[in-house]
Amino acid sequence: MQTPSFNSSLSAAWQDTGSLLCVGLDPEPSRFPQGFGADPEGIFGFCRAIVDATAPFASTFKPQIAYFAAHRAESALEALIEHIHTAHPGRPVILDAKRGDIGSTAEQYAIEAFERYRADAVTVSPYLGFDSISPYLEHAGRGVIVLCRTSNPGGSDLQFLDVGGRPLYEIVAEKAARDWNATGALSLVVGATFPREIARVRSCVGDMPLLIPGVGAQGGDVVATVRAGRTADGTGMMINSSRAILYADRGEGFAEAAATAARTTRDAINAARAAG
Ligand SMILES: O=c1ccn([C@@H]2O[C@H](COP(=O)(O)O)[C@@H](O)[C@H]2O)c(=O)[nH]1
Repeated sequence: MQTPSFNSSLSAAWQDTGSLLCVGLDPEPSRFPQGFGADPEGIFGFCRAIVDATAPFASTFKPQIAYFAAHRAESALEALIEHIHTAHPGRPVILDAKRGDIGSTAEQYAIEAFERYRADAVTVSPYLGFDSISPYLEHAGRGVIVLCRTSNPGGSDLQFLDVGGRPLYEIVAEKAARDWNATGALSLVVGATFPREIARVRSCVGDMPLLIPGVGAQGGDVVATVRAGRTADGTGMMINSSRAILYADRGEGFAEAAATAARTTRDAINAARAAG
């Protein structure tokens, strides 16, 4: 049997959950409620509680590897992704690792993301060009999400550089869509903090999925994001929120508060989709 593509798993998740929300998993032990330590068990326990509480409202999950590695908690990341696959099948997991290196090293990063962690997709930098991305594409059924127009203000330092009259991020979008995407496994990262750029990227790349971080803690506008990034069928976006959901409350009711924040975000996204 043929392995389903990342895009088809993602479309199925959008349909089955009725949600474009991606819940970001950025565990910071100093912000945990009482009872969860900074060790791998505490980090896993906190993230599992968040995943189980928010799963009814999310189509995807995005753990950020730095928050696990910083605390020597890679084992918690492995266990968490395993838990998502087992307890919430059909919810693709995006490993946010923003890798970028020469081909031989990229091969190892791809094994790390897809075989060690069993992620469905991984984020990568375009800076080293296509031979730094192609090793990930050897892994059938997995997605590769290329940084294009990031959500942080400093992203403009390079991404807005003029290349023959066009900003560099648009060249990245065009290369990803036209030259690098023979396998159909690529998506792009575009920040919710820059809706005008989301619209420009969408017009370059057709229906390619966009990972859109920046709503919630970074203040991105949900309505402007959806208007700029939706495809004709009202999907096409993995809209990520991490801290605003994870740390909605520090008390005993943290998981219920996270669920409420996830539901509210999903509903705001869906209201914007319905408004057209
Ligand atoms: O352009 C980018 C690319 C990745 N991120 C990541 O997304 C989350 C955002 O967290 P919030 O708490 O919702 O702000 C985080 O893991 C970033 O590393 C991004 O913000 N912008």
